[in-house]
Amino acid sequence: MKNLKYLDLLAQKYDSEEKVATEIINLEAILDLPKGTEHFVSDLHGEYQAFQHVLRNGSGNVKVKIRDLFEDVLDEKELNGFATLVYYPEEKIKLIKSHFSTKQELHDWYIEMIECMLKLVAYASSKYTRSKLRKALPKQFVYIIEELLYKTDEFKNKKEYYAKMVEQIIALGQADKLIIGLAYTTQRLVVDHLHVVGDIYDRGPDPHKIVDTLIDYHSVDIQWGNHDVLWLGAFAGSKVCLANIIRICARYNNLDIIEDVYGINLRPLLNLAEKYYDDNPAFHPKRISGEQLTEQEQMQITKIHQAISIIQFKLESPIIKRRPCFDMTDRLLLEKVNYGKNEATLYGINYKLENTCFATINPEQPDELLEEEQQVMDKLLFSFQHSEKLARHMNFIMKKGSLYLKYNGNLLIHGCIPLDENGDMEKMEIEGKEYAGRELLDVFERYLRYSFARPEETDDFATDMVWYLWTGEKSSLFGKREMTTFERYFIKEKETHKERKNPYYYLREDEEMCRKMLAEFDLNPDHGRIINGHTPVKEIDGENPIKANGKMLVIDGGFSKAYQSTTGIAGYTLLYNSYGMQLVAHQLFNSKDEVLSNETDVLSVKRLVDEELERKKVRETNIGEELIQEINNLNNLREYRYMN
Ligand SMILES: O=P(O)(O)OC[C@H]1O[C@](O)(COP(=O)(O)O)[C@@H](O)[C@@H]1O
Ligand SMILES: [Mn+2]
Repeated sequence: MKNLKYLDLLAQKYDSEEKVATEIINLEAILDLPKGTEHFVSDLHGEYQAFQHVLRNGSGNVKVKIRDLFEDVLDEKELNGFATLVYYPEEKIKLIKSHFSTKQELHDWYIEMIECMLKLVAYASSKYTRSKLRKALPKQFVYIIEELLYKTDEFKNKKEYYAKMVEQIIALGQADKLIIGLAYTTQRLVVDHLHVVGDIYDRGPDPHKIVDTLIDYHSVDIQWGNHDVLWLGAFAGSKVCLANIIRICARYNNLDIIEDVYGINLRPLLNLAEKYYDDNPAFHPKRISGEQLTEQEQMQITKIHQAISIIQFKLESPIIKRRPCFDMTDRLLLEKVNYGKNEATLYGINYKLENTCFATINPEQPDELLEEEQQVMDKLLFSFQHSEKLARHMNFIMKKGSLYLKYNGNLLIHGCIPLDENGDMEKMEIEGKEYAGRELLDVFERYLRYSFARPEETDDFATDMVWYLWTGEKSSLFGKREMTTFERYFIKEKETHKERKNPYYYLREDEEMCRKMLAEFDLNPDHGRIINGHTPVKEIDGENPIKANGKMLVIDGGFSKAYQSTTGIAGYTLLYNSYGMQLVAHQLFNSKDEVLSNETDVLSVKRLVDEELERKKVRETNIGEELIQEINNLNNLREYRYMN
C-alpha cells in the first residue's frame, strides 16, 4: 500500500504529468553524472590562513584543472600566476594592475583573463548540471556569464555580440568584479562537498573565522573532534569544560578569542588571578609565531593560566566522585598531594612537585572552590552561554556535526573506536547498561545532544558525560587512557607525562581489524575505508598516513603550527573524486603574501590511494540513493495520478 497522503502532497508540487515526467528525466540523468568531488580536512586547530589556502586551491585541484586546460599555451610561470589569481583574486588583481603602465595593456589583460576564467569555469563545471553551476555563479553576473559560457560559434551571427559584451564589461568598470566572481566560482566547483574530520578549535588563533567560513560554505559536514566537544560542552553548561577552554587559550596566548571575539569579560578571573598568583615558568604562554608580548601581558596571562588550571583540577574531582562509571579515581590528583612536602604519590611512586601554585587550595578539602572562584566561574559560564556569536557557532557545529559519519561507503571519525587488546570493541557500562562499538558511540552522541539542549543543567549526568568525551579512557574522541595535564605542569619526570593510547592506535594498522570495524558500522569492508584525524602523522619519522592496506587513512598531518615540528609537514588532506582517492601532503604554509609574491603554491605532494576501475557515478553515492528514492516516489505518483 503506497502512502497516498504523501503522494497527494507531492502532487501539489508536480501538478501535471509533464512536470512529473520532466523531474524523473532530470533525476535519472543526474544519476549518470560522475560523482562529485569530496574534500576531507581535519585538525585545523584555529589555523584559518592555512585552511583558507587549502580551500582556495582545492588541495591542488584548481592547479590540476588549470594544467589540463592551459599546459600547452602557458609556460610554468604563467600557469602559476594564473593559479594565484584564482586563489586570491582581489589581491592578485591589485598586484598585477600595479605593473601595467598603459590602459591598453590592462585592457588586453582583461580580455585574456576573462576568456581564460570562462574556460576554466566551463571545464570545472563540466560534470555538473547547469542548475548547479548557476548556483555557483556570482549572483550579479549570472545572466552575462551564462550567455558567454554557452556561446556557440556554429553560426557566426553572434560573434560580435559576445565581443561587445566583454568590451562593455570592461568599459563599465566591471571586469575586476567579474574575474573575482569567476575565481570564486572555480574554487567552489572543484570541491562538491567538504568533510571536516574534527578539531576546529584550540591552539591556533582563529577558530571563529574557520567556523564563519564553514557557515558560508556550500556543502559541509563535521565530525566533532575532542576539542570541538570541549567547546560544545562548555556552551552546554559544563564548567569544567569551560575551565579547560580558558586554560588552553591562556596556554597558547589566545585569550583574545574569549574576550574580543566572543565578548566574554575576563576581568573577574584576572582579579582573582592577580590576588593569588605570581610569575611561574610552567605557566608562561607558548609563543608559536613569535608574537611579542610585553612583560606585563605575559605576567597577566601567566597568572590567569594558573588560576584557571587550579579551578579546572578542583572541578574535576566532584565529577569523578559522583560518576563511578567513569572509573577515574586514579585522576583525583589534588588528593594525592602532600601539601606540606610539595610531593605527590602517583600510581605508587612518590614525586617531587615543582612550579606549584596551590595558594587557593585547602589541604583538608583540596577540591573545594573558594567563594571567589565559584563566583568567577558562574559569571564566566553566564557570559559564555549568552554570547550571541558563540551561540551561532555552537549551534552550527551541532547542526552539521556528529560523532561519526557514514558517507559514500566510508566511515569518518575523528578519534577512534575504543578497542581492547584483543581487538574486541571495548565495553563501557553507562547507567546500568553495557555498550560497545557503534552502540557506544551512538549513546555518547545522545548524551551530548541531550546536554546541549539543556544548557541550564550544569551537573547532570549528560553534562558530565560531555567532559568524559574530552578526557575519559573509553571516549572515542580522546582515545587515551589518561590526560596528564597536572603531571605536565608540576612533575619533572617525563614518564609521568605519557598518555597511553587505546589499543586502537596500533590495531588499526591491521587490515582485518579495519574490516571488522567497518562491518561494526554496517559498511562494506571490501569498499569502505576509515578516515581518521586526531593523531599527528609523524612524516618526519617515516610514518605512513595510509595504513592497513589502504583501509585506514589518517589525515592529521598537523595544520597546527604547534605540532609541525613533530610532523614535519603542514597537514594532509584527502580528495575523493569519481576516479578514486588521493592523499595530499601539504608543505609548510607561511602566509598568503608569500604565495602572492612568489606565485609558488605551497608544494603539495599527491599520493594515489586507489583508482576506480570505472568512473564512479552519482548513482553509487549517498545522494544517488536519495535521488533513486525520489524517482520511485515520482513514479508512484505518476501511476497513481496519471495512469488510471
Ligand atoms: O600540546 P598541549 O597543548 O600540551 O596539549 C596536550 C593535550 O592535548 C591532547 O593531545 C589532546 O589534543 P589533541 O586532540 O590535539 O591530541 C591531550 O591528549 C594532551 O594532554
Ligand atoms: Mn583531537
